Amino acid sequence: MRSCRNGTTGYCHSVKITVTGAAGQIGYALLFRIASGAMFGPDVPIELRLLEVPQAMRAAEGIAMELDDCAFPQLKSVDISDDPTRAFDGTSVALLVGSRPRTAGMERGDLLAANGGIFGPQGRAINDTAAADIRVLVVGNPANTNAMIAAAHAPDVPAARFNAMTRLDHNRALSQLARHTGAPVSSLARMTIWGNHSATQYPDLSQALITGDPVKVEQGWVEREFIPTVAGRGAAIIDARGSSSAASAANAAIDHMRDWMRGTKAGDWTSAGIVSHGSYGVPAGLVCSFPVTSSGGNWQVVPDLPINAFSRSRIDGSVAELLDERAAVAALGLLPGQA
Ligand SMILES: NC(=O)C1=CN([C@@H]2O[C@H](COP(=O)(O)OP(=O)(O)OC[C@H]3O[C@@H](n4cnc5c(N)ncnc54)[C@H](O)[C@@H]3O)[C@@H](O)[C@H]2O)C=CC1
Ligand SMILES: O=C([O-])CC(=O)C(=O)O
Repeated sequence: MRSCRNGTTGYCHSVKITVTGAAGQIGYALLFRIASGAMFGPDVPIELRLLEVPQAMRAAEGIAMELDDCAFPQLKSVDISDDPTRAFDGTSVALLVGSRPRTAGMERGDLLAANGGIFGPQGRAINDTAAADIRVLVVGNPANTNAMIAAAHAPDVPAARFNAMTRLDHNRALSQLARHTGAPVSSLARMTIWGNHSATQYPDLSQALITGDPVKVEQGWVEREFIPTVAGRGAAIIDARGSSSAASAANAAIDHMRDWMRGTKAGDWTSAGIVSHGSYGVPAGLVCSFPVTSSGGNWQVVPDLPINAFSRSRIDGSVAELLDERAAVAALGLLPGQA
């Protein structure tokens, strides 16, 4: 990763960014922020690619009109397509938002199969057409397993380039800690989300700092309030809003991609779903959320953190769910090249 003339790392020239599910709720909250420069800074021209299903193309056209009407100085072009090979052609950043939501009465196997039918072909199209520096963030649920499916269909792309988004959970955890302690979010560091982007995730504040000092909170609050609130926040928002988080999910996608490309702050880390190489006992090949830092456009798992018995059991619980999901998609033939 080069440093640009302005001293930052990241993209020095215009960048092609593909957003799938562009006409959906998250797409609507995300595209305008990308086009305004919130993701990669004010000096990086953006070429947007919007991928949608045929029946949503008209809505995507409307969004493209609105993007035009903002006259964003950085936005060079907007291309709309229902063909993944066109949408990913030459792209450097793919935000895979569009997915098949669970509907009433749908079995988990049906949901995984339906999403395999989306993320397998998209992984293949990324493999065949994207730029050599492609980076992929999977937002669409079940995000970790969808990322694993996409990576499995892209054998020529390093698996480390496929991430699942747990940054929304990370941000939720920071906010809950700030609210409980009265400390501003800006004073907090070293929060971690482990595991799956699901109700089994483990929001871990055992290493968290407030203005550089260890957080001191009651374990009872952690177990009875903090963890359930963070892990159940997506469902709480669906209950309140009647539809799932959109603006906060878009904001988290911006945060994730910015930190991936431009680096995490010194002395702090963030959380991202990345392919495990066995760190902290997480089986290799699973896409699991870890504490990570980024430099030069690459994530590194924060090493050697102490894991107490409580943390171990919470991490293992979420990893067990990831293993179940992997077994289910493998049985459906959605992981080519893997046993
Ligand atoms: N990882 C995370 O933290 C979060 C993930 N999500 C997930 O993000 C996903 C999207 O959420 P919303 O935007 O609210 O959903 P939405 O239903 O409003 O939009 C989804 C869009 O995807 C499109 N789509 C479906 N299949 C597609 C395909 N094969 N190619 C391209 N586009 C396709 C649909 O036409 C629709 O416009 C859902 O799976 C949701 O559960 C939501 C919030 C947080
Ligand atoms: O469950 C959903 O669709 C929404 C979701 O992932 C979240 O808000 O974390």
